Amino acid sequence: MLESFKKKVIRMFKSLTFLWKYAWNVQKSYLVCLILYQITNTIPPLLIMFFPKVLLDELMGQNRISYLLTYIIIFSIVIFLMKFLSDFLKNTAFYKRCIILEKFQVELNTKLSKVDYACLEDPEFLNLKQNAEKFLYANGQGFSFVLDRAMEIISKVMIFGTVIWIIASLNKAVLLVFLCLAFLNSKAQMRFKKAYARLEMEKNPKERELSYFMNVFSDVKYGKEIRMNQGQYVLMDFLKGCLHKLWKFYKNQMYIMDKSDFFMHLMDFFQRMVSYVYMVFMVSKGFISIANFTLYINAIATFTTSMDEVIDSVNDINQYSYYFEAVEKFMNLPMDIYDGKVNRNMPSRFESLEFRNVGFKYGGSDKWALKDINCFMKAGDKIAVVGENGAGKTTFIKLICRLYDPTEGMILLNGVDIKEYDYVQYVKFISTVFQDFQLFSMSLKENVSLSRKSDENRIHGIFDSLGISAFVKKYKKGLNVRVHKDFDSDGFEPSGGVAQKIAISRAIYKDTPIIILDEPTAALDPKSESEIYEQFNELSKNKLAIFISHRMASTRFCDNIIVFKNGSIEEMGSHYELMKAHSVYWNLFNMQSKYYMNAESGKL
Ligand SMILES: Nc1ncnc2c1ncn2[C@@H]1O[C@H](COP(=O)(O)OP(=O)(O)OP(=O)(O)O)[C@@H](O)[C@H]1O
Repeated sequence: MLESFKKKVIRMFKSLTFLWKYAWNVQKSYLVCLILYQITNTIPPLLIMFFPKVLLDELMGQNRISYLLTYIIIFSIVIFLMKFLSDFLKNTAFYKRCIILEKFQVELNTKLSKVDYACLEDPEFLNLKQNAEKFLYANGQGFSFVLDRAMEIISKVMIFGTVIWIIASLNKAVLLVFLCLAFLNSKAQMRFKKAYARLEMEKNPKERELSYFMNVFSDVKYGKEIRMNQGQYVLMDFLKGCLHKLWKFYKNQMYIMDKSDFFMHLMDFFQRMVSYVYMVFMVSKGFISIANFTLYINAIATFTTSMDEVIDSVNDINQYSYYFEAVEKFMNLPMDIYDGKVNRNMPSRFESLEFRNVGFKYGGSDKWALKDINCFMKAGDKIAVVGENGAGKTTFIKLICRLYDPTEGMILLNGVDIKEYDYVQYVKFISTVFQDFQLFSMSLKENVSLSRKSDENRIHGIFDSLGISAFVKKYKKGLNVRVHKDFDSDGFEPSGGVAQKIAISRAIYKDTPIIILDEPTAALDPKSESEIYEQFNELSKNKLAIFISHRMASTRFCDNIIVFKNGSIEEMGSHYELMKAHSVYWNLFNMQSKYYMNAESGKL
């Protein structure tokens, strides 16, 4: 038990020191405001506690009107100033803490953008992220709430100390009873808070699921499917299921709160009974004056509230230290790929890319998505990657892009394992158009350059060559028009084909020695498709260009074709060689051309 208490204290201490240091580094004035706020907040309750005794002493003693008036004026002015100042400081601290929050948000998201891509597919990671975010947002204030609470403890302890001193001067036995009750209460409250926090953690996966199903109905991406297939019913069932499960969590949390409140009020009840019976006895026997009676009664009332507040603050800090653990774990997650050990500088010129005995399994899967992959590609090569669905083509590309590292074997660039290069420098060598490419709700030029600074002339040139300049000219803002309508009702909503050409422009703009196109022409009409391949042939001179395509005709632009089957390379060679081999490629090619020929001869 002592061990777990020690652990708890260490965790709380670690979480607090982290926050203090963080806040101090980002916004010192926030902490100054917080300290001054607590001072101005501590003085009024102490004055209010003592003031009736001062007045009663004067009234029952010398009863000097001028003294009484002076006391009242000074008391009122001090209370007014303290309260105003404390509110002012509280508001100032609020906007100053937003700056700390912003910095923290940026850091969390930066981490998210750099963790291994595989993490984004791992539910455990996503739950951890959700817990870490609780540190930011829970209670509407997030971690700054803990700082406030920590400061509050100082103020409450000052008030509490004064109250203990007053009660001790009345009767030490009464104080002892009070302290025992308070101890019992604090132990119970700690248990309740722990149970509450555990439920909070457990409900995270359901909250994540709920936010997914809530989003499905408003996301235009799903709108068509839902409407055409009347998918709202099944989705609504999921939504209701999540809501119901969460409702159960909330109910259980409130049940814990009820128990906690009951216990707290019960302790309060005993304390009140003891104090009133004792005080009435003391006054009726003439052992204490009326003035001291008011002081003691005020002190006893303050004892309960300040004790409760101290317990509350300690428990809140304790609860947040669990979230802090999630933040710490999240922030310290290794970024294996991003931060990998760099042993080599990137070469100034790209020469070759080689797969040597490469095998790959996705996280959580026993199945080899790729196995025994061996191939050599050099600058200037045009490679087509073909194969049936699920054969491993996209996985092959993802490994080149280092979205994942091979499970076995290695990939070499200019003869050096790509893991030895700095990841950021390495990806500067590659431009890609993925099957599921994405355009962002930013301006058109930012979508192409993916940077705040764009070379507009180059973008215009690329758009001209891809034949999409006319679409841009329709907009007054030109390249500054915002893509999609999420934030601008005049935004540019490109058709599938134009969107694909914008994604291709992004790859051309990046101008790298390796270009990878995964189903780049799926949304293009036959004329555009043919034009794109011809232009690419021109644009990718001296570069390594890798195309994945299900349209076998596109392979005619390539000098080498890699045929995948069940995660392995089944065949490799030129179109002529593979057709001569009469195997997988020949089969795929013939199957497709048969449809065209039959259609032409009217037999389809
Ligand atoms: N993120 C993932 N997690 C687990 N398994 C995956 C993942 N992505 C793909 N796979 C599996 O890996 C295998 C190869 O998939 P891949 O997407 O590389 O095939 P493909 O040849 O590109 O298919 P398609 O032509 O349909 O795009 C498949 O069995 C697929 O189910």
